[in-house]
Amino acid sequence: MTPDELEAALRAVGAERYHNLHPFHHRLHDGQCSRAEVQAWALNRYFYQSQIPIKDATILARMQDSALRREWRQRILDHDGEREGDGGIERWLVLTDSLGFSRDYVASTQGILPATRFAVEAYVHFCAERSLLEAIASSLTELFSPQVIGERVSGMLAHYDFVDERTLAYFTARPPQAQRDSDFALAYVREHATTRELQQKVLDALVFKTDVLWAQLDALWHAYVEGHRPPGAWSPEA
Ligand SMILES: O=C(O)c1cc(C(=O)O)c2c(n1)C(=O)C(=O)c1cc(C(=O)O)[nH]c1-2
Repeated sequence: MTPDELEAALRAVGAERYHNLHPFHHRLHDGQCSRAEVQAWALNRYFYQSQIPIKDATILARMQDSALRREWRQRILDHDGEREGDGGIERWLVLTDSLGFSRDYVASTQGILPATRFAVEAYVHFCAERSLLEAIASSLTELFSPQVIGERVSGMLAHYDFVDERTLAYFTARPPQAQRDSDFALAYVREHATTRELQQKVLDALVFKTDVLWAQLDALWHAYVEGHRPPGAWSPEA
């Protein structure tokens, strides 16, 4: 494949498998979620947010080139901020605060679903164990996130009176960061996936990552829409 053909194949993976296609996302954006379902989504997704800088630090530690590290370290700063009270994780906690969770409870991750934990940990392990090229390729779901974030924010603001622009500020900050990160990762992959075998690994890494995202929404649906809540998971009645 030429780099353009590889990029088209990667975009086709997104068009077929990205989590904007999941029924939970439609339900969230269309205003059909109960407050408890939105609470469960925010609580579980905190774990994803919290592990992103850890997986990025793992990737950073494997980069031999300082120019690459300079580029990648920005991702960690985006999530952790430069100081207390700053950064994406803090902005996510503003959302969970507004939904009535204590920060200690959220940070303890005690109430998250087992499948959330397993999916997110699988992502961190993948980035630690596979080649640098595969680890970078697995972040390419971000090619598709600005659009889903736009739909999500406008849908949630229109339908739920328990969120507002302040509590959804995480998503205002995110699309330009995702654009910058995915531009870089895409250019890297286009340049370094030089054989059919490497190109297949890159495509498989993106498929894996779409599964990580999809599995988290499946778990939310099963537990909170269908009501098959696993033992120990957060309960709206508690
Ligand atoms: O809201 C979303 O739908 C969404 C999706 C993704 C993604 O596609 O992985 C990320 C994010 N948000 C996000 O906020 C984020 O920080 C992020 C980091 C990464 C990554 O793989 O490094 N993906 C995503």
